[in-house]
This record gives sequence, C-alpha cells and structure tokens, in this order.
Amino acid sequence: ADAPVTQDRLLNPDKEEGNWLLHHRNYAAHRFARLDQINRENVKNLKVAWTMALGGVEGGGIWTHGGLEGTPLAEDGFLYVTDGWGSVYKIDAHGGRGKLVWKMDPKTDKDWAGAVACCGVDNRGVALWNDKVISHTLDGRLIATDKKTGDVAWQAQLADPDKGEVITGAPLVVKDMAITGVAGAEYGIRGWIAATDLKTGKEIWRTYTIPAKGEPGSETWQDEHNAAATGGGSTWVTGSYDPATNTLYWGVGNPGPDWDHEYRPGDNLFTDSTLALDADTGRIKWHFQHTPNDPFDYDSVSEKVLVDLPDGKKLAIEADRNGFAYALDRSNGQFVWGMPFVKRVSWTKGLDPKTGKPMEYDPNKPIQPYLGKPDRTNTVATICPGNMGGKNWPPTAYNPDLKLWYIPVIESCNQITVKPAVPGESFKPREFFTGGGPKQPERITGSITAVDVATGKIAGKLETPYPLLGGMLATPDLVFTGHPSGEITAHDAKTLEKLWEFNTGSGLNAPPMTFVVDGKQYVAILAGVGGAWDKWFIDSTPELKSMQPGSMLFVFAL
Ligand SMILES: O=C(O)c1cc(C(=O)O)c2c(n1)C(=O)C(=O)c1cc(C(=O)O)[nH]c1-2
Ligand SMILES: [Ca+2]
Repeated sequence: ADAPVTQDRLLNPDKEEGNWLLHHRNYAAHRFARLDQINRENVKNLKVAWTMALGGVEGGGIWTHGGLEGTPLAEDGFLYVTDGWGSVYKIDAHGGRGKLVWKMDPKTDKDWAGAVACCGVDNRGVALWNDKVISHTLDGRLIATDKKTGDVAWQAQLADPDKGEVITGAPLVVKDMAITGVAGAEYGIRGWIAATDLKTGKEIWRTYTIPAKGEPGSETWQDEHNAAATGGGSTWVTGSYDPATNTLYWGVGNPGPDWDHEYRPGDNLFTDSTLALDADTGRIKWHFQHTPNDPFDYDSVSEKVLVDLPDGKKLAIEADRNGFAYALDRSNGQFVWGMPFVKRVSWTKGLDPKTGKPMEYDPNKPIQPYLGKPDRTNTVATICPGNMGGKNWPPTAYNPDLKLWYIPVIESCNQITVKPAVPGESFKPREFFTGGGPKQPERITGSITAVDVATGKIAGKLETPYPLLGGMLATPDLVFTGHPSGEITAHDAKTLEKLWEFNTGSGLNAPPMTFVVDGKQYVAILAGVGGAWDKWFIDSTPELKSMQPGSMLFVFAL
C-alpha cells in the first residue's frame, strides 16, 4: 500500500488490474477493466456493500449546490475521490467497508469561481504521482497532497477566474508532469493546455488553442475586431496519451461567442478540434477541426480513445458533441471514418467521406452555411443535436476484445436564439459572452450506443428515458452506466440488455468504475446531481426537477 506511483506503473495498468490508477483507467482512455468476478451470469446479485457521505453540496456564485462528476481512483485498496469544490477524500476500502483516512479541503473561493463556472460546481477527479495526490480546484489551482498524511505539499495557480477561467477536469500525469485543461469558453477566455513539472511545481509549457496574430491558424479569424482575443477554445476534459510517440491527444471546446458565428468569420482554429501535441514541448503536431465556424456550441472536448486494430490501423476515436463519431489516423490526423451516433442530426447532410468535414463546409466562405443554423437572419432555430451535444463530457468505454465502443448518448434537439455580439460592448470580464442562448421546448432522452470500431458502424442502441450524463464502464462481458433519474445499471456487453439496476436516490452525473480489494471485485460510483443539466436543461425532463442534491459514494459487491 502507498507505494510510489511511477511512470512505469502508469504505463502498465494491466499489471495491476485490481487498481484504477488513471482518470480514464489507461492512457488510451479505454475505461475497460479485465475483471470478471462480477459478470453477466451473476450481476443480478450485485448489491450495496457500503456507502459514504461526502461534502461539497453547498453552492457558490451562480450555483445553488455542488454536484459529483468524479471518477474515483483506486490503489491497493484505497480510493481517492473528489467533490465538486475540489476536496479530496482518501478512503480505506479494506474489510468490506469504507473508512475515511483523510480529507484535504482546498478552501476553494466559491463565489469567485462559482460565478464563472458555466455548467456546475464540477471536479472530475484526481491523478496519482509518486507519493502525492494531484488535484485541481474550480478556482484554478493545481495541488499536490501528501498521499499518506493528506497535507498539501505545494500548490500553483494555473487558471485565473478574473479572466473567466476555471478548472473542472482531472489532471493527467505523464512523465513527472501534470497536464491541465481549462474551462471558460462561455466567458470569452483564450483557451490553453498547460504542463506543470511535478518535481518543482513550475510550468514547463503552455499551448494556447487560439493562435496569436501571425501564428499558423490566425488567418482563420477574419474579423476586424480581434475576435480571437475572446475566442474560447477551452480544454476542459482530460485527454489521452500515446507513449509510443510521446503524443497527447486533447479536445478543444467551442468558439466564443457560442451562437453568433458572424462575429467571428473564418474557421476559428483551433476551436472544436482534436489536437495531437508533443508531450515534452506542447507543440501541436496536427489538428482536425470537427465543426469549423461553429454556430451550435459543439465543443469537441470528448476524450480521444486510442485503438489499435488487427490490420495495423492506429486510431484516435471520438464521439463529438456535433452528433458524429470520428476515427482519425492518430499518426497524422487523417480522417478514417465518421458517422452519426445519434438518431437525429439536423445541421448537416453528413460528413464528406474523404475529408470528414460537414458536406456544407466551404473553406472559402467566412460564414459556414450549415443547415437550419441560428444566425443574425434566422435568430431562432431548432438544432439537433441540441447544444449539450450528442455526447457531452461523460466518458465512453472501449472493450478491446469485442472491438465495441460504448457511447453515453444525449438524444436531443433544442432551440437557439441568437443575440448578436457587439464589438467593444458585449464582452465584459466574468460575464457570459455567448451571443444568445438555448431553450428546451421538447423532451430529451438518451441511449447507450455501441459502435463496432473495426467497421465504424453502429452495433447496437439501447434507448433510455433520460440522457446519459455520467459515462460508461466496460468489463469483459458487461457495461455499466448511471442515469440522471438515479439508477446505476449493468448491461450485457453484446446485446446491451439491462441485467441489473439500483436506484441511488440522487441524479447520477459521474462515471462508474471498478476495483479489487482483499481479492474481491467492487463497482463504485459517486451520486449527487450536478453539472449543466439541472440548471440549463431541466425543462426537457421536468419530472427531474424534484431530484434533490446529495453527495454520496456508493460501492457495490456480490
Ligand atoms: O467551454 C467550456 O469551457 C465549458 C466548460 C464546461 C465545464 O467545465 O464543465 C462545460 C461546457 N463548456 C459546456 O459547454 C457544457 O455543455 C458542459 C456541461 C457540463 C457538465 O458538467 O454537465 N460542463 C460543461
Ligand atoms: Ca462550452
């Protein structure tokens, strides 16, 4: 127990299947555990083993309460979990019950940060490095905590809420560095990804997602009022890493202002893009932009899942908010396949099979002519997927044996109203800079959608009454997910048939994970409604308005 977490251990999570050492379980972001004590034959007997009440439910800024979106990490029988305000809890899971070892409360400035958190009091988890637990706070800090004692060893201020920057994603530890993404594209930030040296606490590199004047990509900001300065391009979901090429894969969020794309003529690189970066320098090796000159708020922040196929193809696959799943050649960013994974897509006829760009895309046009888009002429428009996207941040899972990839889907349309942004007037620090806003005139549902990665075809779709806002876990013959109505469910990995459910009593906005302690397999999930849904989208699921916030860790066993 409490052995140092070395780079070698992070590179070889398969050697310690009972642990869960990285946010997405491995650097390839598979969220697949080869543990089969709990399987399709016996999962119906899964029941609560123990629970633990956590804190962090209090509000701050524009938020009435905090929520839980974190993925617990597990190392040698100890769990490391966060609440929305960035408190870290070390829990001893030995002996069939949970015991709090320590809690590190970073004393987050709740009003300072909560006033510029677009989408909830969110913290998606920690990283492990050496003898430290590495975590983020909503008010922009990176913190290294002593794993044994819970004492803060050092901290660094990376993001600045005065500029509308906060941090919601989990850090990714690579080679003694913490990689951090930033949130704030709804507040006119200039997005970045940063690497901090964990030995010194000093910054190693910071790569901006919006090029400065004269840099490659700056020609895609064609306005005359310096729209790039408030161009968004947040990086708020933890990426993946390919050690063979020392490459980070990271997604970039929406351009700002979200809805008024006439304010920012041009493709607006590198918003809504997949980036491949050199892990040592932060240099951008290649990019692929999914929604150029986006008028829909389709952040491309989803994790890039790294998949090696028997035919030698090395892919980075992504389920984009714009409703399409993409497979890119991860060595060069070339488009391999793409297809809609949601039932309804209204904004494009489809992807060009050669380039992967939307059919309507014209590189010579400053304003892209997507179908039925909201703009200054048609100020009110219905878009599908709605602006939460076909999939938001909740992570997918990939079963490499079955070559099946499971997407937690939001099946939706919603209504957008454009309010043109005015140069020199509309942008104010710490205020929303969105150029309009959404409404929810119709019901929104969900699905587990399984994709055969070898063919790029949908292999199954299990429709769910509510959108999936928590994310997926895959084991050899099962998939698990959480529902905003409170249930955690287990499904057959091939047919998606529901085999088990348990209602936790609060909306689930966090991904399930699994671990082993004392030789026994457990499944864990954080329960506590949070995130964007219950403030901005609840009108599409009105009966969920009665859901009360909470803050609990649930752990299940046979
Ligand atoms: O552009 C951004 O910086 C940013 C950040 C976040 C976030 O950090 O949670 C969300 C979004 N955008 C966003 O567009 C969105 O729909 C969203 C949903 C959630 C959530 O936790 O439920 N966060 C965010
Ligand atoms: Ca966004």
